[in-house]
Amino acid sequence: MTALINVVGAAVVDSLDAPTRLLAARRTAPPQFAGMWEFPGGKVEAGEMAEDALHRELAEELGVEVRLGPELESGNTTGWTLNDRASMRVWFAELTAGEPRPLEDHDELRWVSLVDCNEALNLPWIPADLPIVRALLDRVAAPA
Ligand SMILES: Nc1nc2c([nH]c(=O)n2[C@H]2C[C@H](O)[C@@H](COP(=O)(O)OP(=O)(O)OP(=O)(O)O)O2)c(=O)[nH]1
Repeated sequence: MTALINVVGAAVVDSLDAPTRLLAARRTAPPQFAGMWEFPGGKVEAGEMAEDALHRELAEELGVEVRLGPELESGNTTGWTLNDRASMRVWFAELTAGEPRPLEDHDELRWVSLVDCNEALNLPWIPADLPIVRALLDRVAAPA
């Protein structure tokens, strides 16, 4: 049996306390995902803690430091199912240093409204991300 690939992603918002905008990132590769929008992040490396992996990925991909907020609960310890081999845990995050730039893996970053839900929902997300985006919008609309 092949081990599950653990991916981590960040829902970078303008404010953890009162989020109104989400930072979406458009992928450049691989071909089946190029042009689709996603949560910045990536694979957890062997021996790495998930949260550490997320800080590393955000520094590499966007050139930023963040403060992590709560995890967007999926009801599953491994996170949101992406496909039959990979799952992604997603944390809210707020910028603490740096201005996000598409340094690698992305060709565009965009702040989308969490108030006008259609702005986020109308982006061509990686299909597996859509339930996550919906859960995020629900969570922001009705905080725990
Ligand atoms: N980062 C990220 N990956 C996602 C999302 N949704 C989704 O299906 N994926 C998939 C795409 C990839 O198959 C996998 C994550 O791989 P990645 O390419 O971002 O990871 P990485 O930066 O560590 O890349 P690499 O070292 O393997 O090149 O998860 C998402 O919202 N964010």
